[in-house]
Amino acid sequence: MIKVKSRQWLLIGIYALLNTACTVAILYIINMGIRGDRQFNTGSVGGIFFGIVIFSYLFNLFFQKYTVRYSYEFVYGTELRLAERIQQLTLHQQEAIGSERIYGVLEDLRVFIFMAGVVNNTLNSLLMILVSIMYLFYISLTGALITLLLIAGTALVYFIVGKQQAHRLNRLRNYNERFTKMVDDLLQGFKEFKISAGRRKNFRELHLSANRNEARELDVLLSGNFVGVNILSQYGLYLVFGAILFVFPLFGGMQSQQTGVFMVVLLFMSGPINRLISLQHLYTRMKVAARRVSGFFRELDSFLPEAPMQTAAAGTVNFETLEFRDCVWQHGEHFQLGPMNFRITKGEVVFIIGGNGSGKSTFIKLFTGLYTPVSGTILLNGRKVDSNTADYQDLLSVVFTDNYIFSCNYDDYILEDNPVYKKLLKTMELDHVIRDTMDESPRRRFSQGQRKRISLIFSLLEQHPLLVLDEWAADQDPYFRKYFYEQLLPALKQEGKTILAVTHDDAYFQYADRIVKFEHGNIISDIAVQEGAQNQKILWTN
Ligand SMILES: Nc1ncnc2c1ncn2[C@@H]1O[C@H](COP(=O)(O)OP(=O)(O)OP(=O)(O)O)[C@@H](O)[C@H]1O
Repeated sequence: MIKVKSRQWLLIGIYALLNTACTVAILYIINMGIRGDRQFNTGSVGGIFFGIVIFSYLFNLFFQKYTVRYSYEFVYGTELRLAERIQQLTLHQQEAIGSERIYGVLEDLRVFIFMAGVVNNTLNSLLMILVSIMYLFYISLTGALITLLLIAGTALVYFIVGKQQAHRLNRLRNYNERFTKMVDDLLQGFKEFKISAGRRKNFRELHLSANRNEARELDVLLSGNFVGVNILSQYGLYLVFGAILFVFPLFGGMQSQQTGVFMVVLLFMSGPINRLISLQHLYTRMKVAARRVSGFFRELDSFLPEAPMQTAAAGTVNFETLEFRDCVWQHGEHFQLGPMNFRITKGEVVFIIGGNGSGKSTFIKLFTGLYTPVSGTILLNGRKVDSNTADYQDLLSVVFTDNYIFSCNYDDYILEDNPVYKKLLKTMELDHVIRDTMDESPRRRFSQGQRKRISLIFSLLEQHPLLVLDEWAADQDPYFRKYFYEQLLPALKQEGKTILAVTHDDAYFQYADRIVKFEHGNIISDIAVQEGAQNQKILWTN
C-alpha cells in the first residue's frame, strides 16, 4: 500500500548514515570532554562540536519535515483516492459494500498520520543500537554476544506477541465497524427509538452493550499485552546488567574498567531500545490498518468496471429514441427484472405503474444507467450504447423517491440571481419559502413534499432532454398533485421534455401518452392513452 521509491530509499540511507555519524561524533566529543582529555579543550574542537550540532539539527529538521509531508500526503491522498474509487463503483457494488466499511477504512487511515514519527524514531533508535552493539563488540566479544542474544530473544517474543496482537486488533476493528453501523441506527432511527422504550432497551442491552463490552475487553487485553511485553523487555535489560555484573565475572568476565564502559554503553542503548518498544503498538496498528486498507482497495479494484464503450453519439447526443431490447437485471436470486422490451420517443410522457415490489424502481435504475443490464441491448437513436457512460447520463435528470439534497451545489448551473431558478421557485410555489437565490437557502430542513419540489427544480435546471420521476407526486398535497399532472407535466411536454414517471395516481393516468404496467419484474402491458382522454378519467383495470 505504501510504496517507497528508490529516490526515497536513497534519502533514508543518506540520512541514516549522516545522522549516525553526527550522533557518534557528538557523543564522542562529549565523552572526551567528560574524561577531561586535554587535547579537546581547544577552540577548534568546540567549533567542530557546534558545527556538527547545527548541521545535525538542520539535517534532521529537513528529513523529519520531509517524512511529515510524506505521511500527510499519503493519508490525504488516499482519502481522495478512496472517494474517487467509490464514485467509480456502480450502485449495485456500493449497495453491497455498505457505509460502515468505508467509515472503518477512513478511521484506519488516520493511524498513518503518526508514520513520520514512527519512521524517524525507528531509524534513529535502530542506528543507535547498531553503533552501540558495534562498540560493545569492541569492548568484549562474549559480553556483546550475550547482549545480542537477549536482544534477539526479546525481538522474537515481540514478533510472536505482535502476530497475536494483530489478529486481536483486526477483531477489534470489526467490532468498531459494527459499532459505526449502530451509531448510524442511533441517529437515523432516532425517532423510531424515541417512541419505543422497549426498542431502546433492546438496542442498548442486547446490541450496543454487547458490542462495546466485547470491544472494551479486547482493547484492555491488547493494551495489557503491550504493557506486559514492554515491562518484560525493561526487566530483560536489567537481567543483562545482572549477568554482566554478577554472572560474567564468575567465568573470567571483563576487567572492572571494561565492565564500567560496557555498562555505560548498555545504559545508553536502553534509551533507543525503550523507544522501539514503546512504538510497538503503533507498528501493530499500522500493520493491521495497512492490511485492511489495501484489502479494501483490492476489493474496490476487483469491482471496477471495464472501460465503458463510447456511446455512438459521444458528445453530441441529440435524443430521439431510447430502446431497451431483451434487457435483464437481477437482484441476486431474489428478483429478476425482464427480459423486457421498452421504447420511449422524444416528447412522450410515459407513466410506469404496478404493485409494490413489481420492479418499477429497479427499472428506473436500469433506465438511468445506475444498473447495467446483465443481458440485452440498449439503443439510443437506433445505435447500441452503454448506459453507464457520462454521455448517456447527460441525457437524463432524475428525482428518486428517496431524493437527496446536497449540502452545496455540485452542479454546473448557478442559483444566485438565476432568472430561470426564480421562475421555477414561483412555479413550484416555493417562492414564499425560499425568498432569495442564495446557494444555501434551499439546503435547510424542509417538508418531504417541499424537498421533492426543490429536487425537481434542480433537475429542470440541468436542462437535460429526459426527465425521470420516481413517485414524485406521492408526497404532494392534493392541490399541488392536481396542478402537477394537469398543468406542469403538459407544460414540460410542450417545452419538448420527454418524461418517464413512476406513479400510483390512477386519477391522473389520462395525462400520460402511454402507460406501462409492471408485474413480478415483467412489463405486462404497454398501452397508448387515446387522444382526448385527458378530458376523461381512465379507470385502470388488470
Ligand atoms: N438493492 C436491492 N437488493 C436486493 N433486492 C432489491 C433491491 N432493490 C429492490 N429489491 C427487490 O426487488 C424487487 C422490486 O423492487 P422495486 O423497488 O423495484 O419495486 P417497486 O415496484 O418500485 O415497488 P414500490 O412500489 O413498493 O416502490 C423487490 O422484491 C425488492 O425487494
